[in-house]
Amino acid sequence: MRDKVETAYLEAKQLYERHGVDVEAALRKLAGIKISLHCWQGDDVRGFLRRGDALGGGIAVTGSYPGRASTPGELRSDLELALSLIPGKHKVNLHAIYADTDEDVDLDELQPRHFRGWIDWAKQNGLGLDFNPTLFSHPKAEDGFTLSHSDPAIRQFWIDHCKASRRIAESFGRELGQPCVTNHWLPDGYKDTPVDRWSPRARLREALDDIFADEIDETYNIDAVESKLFGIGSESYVVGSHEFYMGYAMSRGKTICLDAGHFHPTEVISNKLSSILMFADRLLLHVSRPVRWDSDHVITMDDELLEIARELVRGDLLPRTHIGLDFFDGSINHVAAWVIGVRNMQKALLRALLEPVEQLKRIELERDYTSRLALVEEFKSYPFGAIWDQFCRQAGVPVREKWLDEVKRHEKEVLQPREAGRGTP
Ligand SMILES: C[C@H](O)[C@H](O)[C@@H](O)C(=O)CO
Ligand SMILES: [Mn+2]
Repeated sequence: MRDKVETAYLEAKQLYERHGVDVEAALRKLAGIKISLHCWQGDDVRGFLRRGDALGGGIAVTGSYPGRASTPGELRSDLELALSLIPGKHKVNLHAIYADTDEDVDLDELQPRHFRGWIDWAKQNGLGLDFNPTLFSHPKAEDGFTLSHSDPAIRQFWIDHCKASRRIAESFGRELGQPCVTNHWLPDGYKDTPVDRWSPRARLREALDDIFADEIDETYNIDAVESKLFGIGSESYVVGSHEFYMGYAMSRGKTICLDAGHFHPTEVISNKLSSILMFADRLLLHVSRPVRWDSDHVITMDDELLEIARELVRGDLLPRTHIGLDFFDGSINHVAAWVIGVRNMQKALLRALLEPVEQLKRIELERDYTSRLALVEEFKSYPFGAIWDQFCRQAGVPVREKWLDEVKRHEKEVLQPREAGRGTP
């Protein structure tokens, strides 16, 4: 007996097939796309090392929703719940401050053994790991500069931290049998207009060259660099701007990371993907949602998310793009934030995979712009939801908003007692 999910799926499938869309192939493709879940959504970017240090680097988390994780075990069990509500096999993206160790170790001394707990857990759960050196929330980053600092000793500390991070990432890649993407983001910049824009950039270029001088096989570790237009306290000048890293990555064979929240308010990254991948081998995305500023809101299925997904599909760019999420909303349930974000990313990709791309491209070449607009608009209301439901069903995860029941149960049984156990701060 067919149930409602399957009946709706078969009806929807027929509609897509009339336009030559291979729905089963689309689902197979979607099942193979890994999304990197950023661990820092789980605890408001606090981490486990040097817990006394406030969040720095010109980024901010607002909200104090109860139950954020405060130990590696809590964070992993929250991630396990999120992953059980999301179809497919994915990756988890760690920052260096999430080391799982009782040792009092500073960032420049970190070693793979400090992440043993994460590696074992990833193996047990069939997950990949990505990594980030943490160049913020530390006394040596307090004046807003790290790798471009004018003091050679401070610069060296951060160079050593990034080198240590790449060795940790390499061990992830070796142990887990899939490459770890290590993203380098640093907050360096000035609040007000600088006199000398050149020297910090020259120092950053030199520091990065030093960090990347140690050859690491890309089978295990892929280095990425992430630009930013401005941060809180670096409104006038950021050393690692988009142009800086475009030049750096292209000239050094490194991967560019585009964060959707790191550009001018009306500037979108979707329009950059085909240009960058025309010349670069691969790309890393930090899919985020800036609201008025780089506010890192949970991604919704808005026009830009759909356009990013369409670009990746229409240009056949998925095999060369690593998709990571980057938002941190402390005002809602931390597990729900992951689930909403990843499921939205996947739904946007599914919608793109269900478009009659070849037909649309042909129409465009024929300059039939009327049909192009008509079909693209009509396809927006095609029943992709029925295909998505079947995808969730096949993957053994809750269909539609049923996942919220699990999150609410967990909140009651785990998060509320966890928060109560912490007592009054
Ligand atoms: C915590 C992350 O490294 C951070 O969000 C970075 O990727 C960024 O986007 C900073 O604005
Ligand atoms: Mn980012």
